[in-house]
Amino acid sequence: MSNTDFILAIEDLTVSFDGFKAVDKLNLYVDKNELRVVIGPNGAGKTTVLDLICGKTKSTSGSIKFKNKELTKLAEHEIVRAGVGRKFQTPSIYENLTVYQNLEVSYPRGRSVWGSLLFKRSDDVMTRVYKVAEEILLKDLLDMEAALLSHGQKQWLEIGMLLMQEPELLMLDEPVAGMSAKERDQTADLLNRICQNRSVIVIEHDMEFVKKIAHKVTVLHQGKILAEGSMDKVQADEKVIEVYLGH
Ligand SMILES: Nc1ncnc2c1ncn2[C@@H]1O[C@H](COP(=O)(O)OP(=O)(O)OP(=O)(O)O)[C@@H](O)[C@H]1O
Repeated sequence: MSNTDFILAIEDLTVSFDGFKAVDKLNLYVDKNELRVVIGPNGAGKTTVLDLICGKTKSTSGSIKFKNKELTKLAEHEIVRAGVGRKFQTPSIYENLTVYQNLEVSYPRGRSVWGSLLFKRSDDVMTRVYKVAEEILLKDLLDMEAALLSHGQKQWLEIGMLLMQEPELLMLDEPVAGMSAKERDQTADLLNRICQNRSVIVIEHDMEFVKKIAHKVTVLHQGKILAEGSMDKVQADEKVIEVYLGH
């Protein structure tokens, strides 16, 4: 397989903060429709990798190609427009708007030509809102104020707000932190569904959850890849047990 077949191809990526290499010559390849989980000890560089992909942090050297387009020189909004969505750990929903309104405001503007009939635009938006609400298990709560949702439902709503933009790559940082066991299972089902037509990268510490979702696991340590492969392979890797799983 050539590197151009991957949806995301990261090569020799390095970022140095005052001489400290948080990410060090990283190579990472993600397939279309793959759900990749990145694990590793605190400070391994996991969040920094997502920050680099979405343009929040600029690399010192190396390349990030998304559908063959170089991202390292693009601004954050251009990366979003290219089809990359990123969810941070703390939800950034509009608490005083309803679920419906939160999804509605996330519909990308400016895609259809100005002057297209208004009712058609709102029809498209409505159709998408219902579709996304169903995917994120909130279709019966569309009129509820977001502030009244449970912690887990707020996380799903934020995923939904990203799905409104139909990203081809979605990145989630610890999506099940603080969720109940039931919500974790529902989130696993939700992610298994949404990766059917997009690629997803998840950072996670909860290994039970990782087992339910990962197609492949990448273990980061000191800004480099320590191991990569199936969950079984990674869990049996002695280096991984020593620096991470054994603790
Ligand atoms: N903007 C920054 N300036 C200086 N150092 C930074 C910056 N961002 C991250 N670092 C450092 O880079 C290293 C990697 O941090 P990062 O947050 O990516 O780790 P992580 O694997 O996500 O850890 P955790 O599991 O704790 O979230 C840490 O030592 C962190 O202090």
